[in-house]
Amino acid sequence: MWSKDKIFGREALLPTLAQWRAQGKKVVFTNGCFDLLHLGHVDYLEKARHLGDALVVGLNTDSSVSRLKPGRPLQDELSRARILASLLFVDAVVLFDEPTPLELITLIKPDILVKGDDYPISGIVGHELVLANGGQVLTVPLVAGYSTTNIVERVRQLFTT
Ligand SMILES: Nc1ncnc2c1ncn2[C@@H]1O[C@H](COP(=O)(O)OP(=O)(O)OP(=O)(O)O)[C@@H](O)[C@H]1O
Ligand SMILES: O=P(O)(O)O[C@@H]1O[C@H]([C@H](O)CO)[C@@H](O)[C@H](O)[C@@H]1O
Repeated sequence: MWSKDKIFGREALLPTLAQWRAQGKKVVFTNGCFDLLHLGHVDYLEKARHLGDALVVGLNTDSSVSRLKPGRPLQDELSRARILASLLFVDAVVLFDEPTPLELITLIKPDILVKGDDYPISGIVGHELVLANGGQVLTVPLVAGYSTTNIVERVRQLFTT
């Protein structure tokens, strides 16, 4: 499968979701900005995928990111989507333009909702809905020292010394 074929509009994902469910697959969902992909992202996404049978990643659009993190993203949404979709353990990428993925999570109704443990369960958008549907909400431990912000800061220092 080509990476671009893993990037779905939210309605276009529904038949694939139905097929996975008909095959008895547990659908894992996570979301994020994923501006500069780093080891922490890779580690947590791979672990998230192995909590179930298919991993759907909700990706904030450029507009959504810029409202959450002024001055960002550094990489546009199509670049970020293709990079995520190129990962073996990512089965689908869906962009969302809202401030939070709640509408997307409501549509997808994942069996398992995951974030890194920089978020408490109670701070994970959609946790009430997934739990109410009998699903699980889980966190994956952070890989210490890795963040997009750290990378940006290290690059900035290269040009200020
Ligand atoms: N070091 C890390 N180890 C594991 N998971 C991480 C790590 N950093 C971020 N994540 C997870 O990746 C997802 C996307 O987070 P995000 O795109 O904000 O990454 P980030 O590197 O923290 O970015 P920023 O520095 O801009 O906040 C979130 O679910 C977050 O929990
Ligand atoms: O990359 P981030 O900043 O970890 O992703 C954000 O996650 C928020 C999270 O789901 C809150 O529980 C979400 O609301 C926001 O839209 C970003 O995806």
